[in-house]
Amino acid sequence: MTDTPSPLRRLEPGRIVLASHNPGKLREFDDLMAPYGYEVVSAGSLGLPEPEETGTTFEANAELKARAAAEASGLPALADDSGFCVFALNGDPGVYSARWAGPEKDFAMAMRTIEEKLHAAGATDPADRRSSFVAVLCLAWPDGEVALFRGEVEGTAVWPPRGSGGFGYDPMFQPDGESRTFGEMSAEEKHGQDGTALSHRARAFADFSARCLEA
Ligand SMILES: O=c1nc[nH]c2c1ncn2[C@H]1C[C@H](O)[C@@H](COP(=O)(O)OP(=O)(O)OP(=O)(O)O)O1
Ligand SMILES: [Mg+2]
Repeated sequence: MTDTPSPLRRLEPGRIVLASHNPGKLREFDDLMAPYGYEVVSAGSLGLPEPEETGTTFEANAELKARAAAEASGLPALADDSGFCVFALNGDPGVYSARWAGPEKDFAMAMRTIEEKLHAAGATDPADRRSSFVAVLCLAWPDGEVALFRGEVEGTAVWPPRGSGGFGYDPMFQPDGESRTFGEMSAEEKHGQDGTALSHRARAFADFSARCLEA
């Protein structure tokens, strides 16, 4: 066994679509892609619609978003399906993380909903508040080939939320080994530093970039 990931079909330098309509994710992918020589365009800037996420897994939803963008654009497309999983809530909100925030994308409300459910379950001790962020990336080629990459980071669901950085559930998540939430960290710290990948998205991206991108 070796730790070297097997290479996959490589992306030639050129245009790649980021198949996301979430501005927080797009900012993070711009940072993550910056060291590589690709021209990154968002699905929104190409006028691509936001597909309905009918899957019940991160993998299924990442794949359907990436395939839709690759088919519509004729370009390779990278999608991210991600979510916040609270173990005491059987992994909720999980794949429904965006939906728990409602049409207004009210994550203060979504975090309150989680806290109410944890409170009802008597989960006051940090040990009862274990949680993770999960990200699954899918690279889809216009010819229909796809590849999937998964990243996770474990930590604690804290209350009250702390910090105003990042997006979504970041203020409620304190990764293991850190005293601050993702909401209290800079983008660079959330991605990880000096070759480390801290966030779920940065971890999935590290696998993707090592196997598919030209340095
Ligand atoms: O790093 C993160 N920090 C905080 N919250 C996060 C993160 N990563 C995912 N999340 C939460 C919020 C997001 O809304 C949902 C993903 O839902 P998900 O369907 O994958 O994304 P989305 O609907 O926001 O954008 P899109 O589908 O166009 O990529 O999970
Ligand atoms: Mg979505």
